[in-house]
Amino acid sequence: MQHVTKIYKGRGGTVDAVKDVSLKVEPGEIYGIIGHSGAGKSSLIRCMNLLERPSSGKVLFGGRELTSLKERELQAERRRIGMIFQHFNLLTSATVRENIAFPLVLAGQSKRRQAARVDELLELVGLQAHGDKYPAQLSGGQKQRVGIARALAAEPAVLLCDEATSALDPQTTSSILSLLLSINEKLGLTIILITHEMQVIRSICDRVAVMDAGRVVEEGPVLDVFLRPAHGVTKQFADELSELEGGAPLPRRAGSKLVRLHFVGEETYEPVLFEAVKDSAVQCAILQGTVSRMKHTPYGQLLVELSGSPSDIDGAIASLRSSGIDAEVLP
Ligand SMILES: Nc1ncnc2c1ncn2[C@@H]1O[C@H](COP(=O)(O)OP(=O)(O)OP(=O)(O)O)[C@@H](O)[C@H]1O
Repeated sequence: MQHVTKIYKGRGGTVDAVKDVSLKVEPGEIYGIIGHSGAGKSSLIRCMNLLERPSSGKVLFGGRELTSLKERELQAERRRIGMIFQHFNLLTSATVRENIAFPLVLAGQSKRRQAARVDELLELVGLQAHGDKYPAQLSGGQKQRVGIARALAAEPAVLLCDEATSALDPQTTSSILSLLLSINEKLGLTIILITHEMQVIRSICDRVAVMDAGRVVEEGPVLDVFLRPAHGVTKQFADELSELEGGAPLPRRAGSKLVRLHFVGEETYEPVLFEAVKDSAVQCAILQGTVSRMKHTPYGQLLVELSGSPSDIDGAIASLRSSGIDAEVLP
């Protein structure tokens, strides 16, 4: 996307939903866009396949400028961009098989090829036993699996996910995210998703854009963006991960320093804290801590209180930093 804006004009005035957004998604990656309600995420993702026409700016897909194509050419390109939705958008009077076959019917495929492709897709999303059911007979997670199978029927290069797990409970969300990740890894499918949930970004995304009031305020690899957030909104989302903020004030000893440590990758499991203080007179109290994963990378955060002489404390912090640990002294 290059300098995309989306302005809605209505009787009540105009709304600048997307403001000058430029971003590039690489083939094969899972790219997340996170923001609070009203940030402009839906408008942005709908501009990607021109479900909404940008008011200005360009959308390019595999080198072709979608925004300059005629309707017929655009429709052909759109077949290479699948989409799934928060409320699934299934045909309620059609069976699971018929829902999945719908794009193949539109593409004029023979009944035999349709049936073979639907069988493959049912297996891919784990719904072999449910092909003849109607959407009303399925759980939310199963409905989204049908949505995914339908979106993949025409073998798109990109899958757009519009809050695909927001209507699901946490356990079902995890199973749908695992399915998206395995499809990405198995088929090399590029996935672009919008969400307001950090769990979605943390568990499957490679890169992330943070949106606020129509703008992308921060962008980059997920670990970089959330371990060193620069913008206020990014910090709010990062705090959801760390759980180190808020609550009662922490106890402080006179002359001590509060230090927040970030561990990333294999160092998460190394005894670096022990190494940093073992030969000094510094005492170390662990006040809070978490160890988790961002996609496949382990990371940890610890809030520690270091007590001792100022020079010993500084020595311990320098030792931590020389081991590659990100040590942030808190005010
Ligand atoms: N069709 C429309 N007509 C007029 N205004 C709209 C339209 N669609 C969205 N908006 C407005 O554009 C702004 C961005 O909305 P959008 O739905 O893109 O945000 P969002 O981040 O996806 O929020 P949510 O998660 O609540 O859907 C909001 O102020 C919204 O009211």
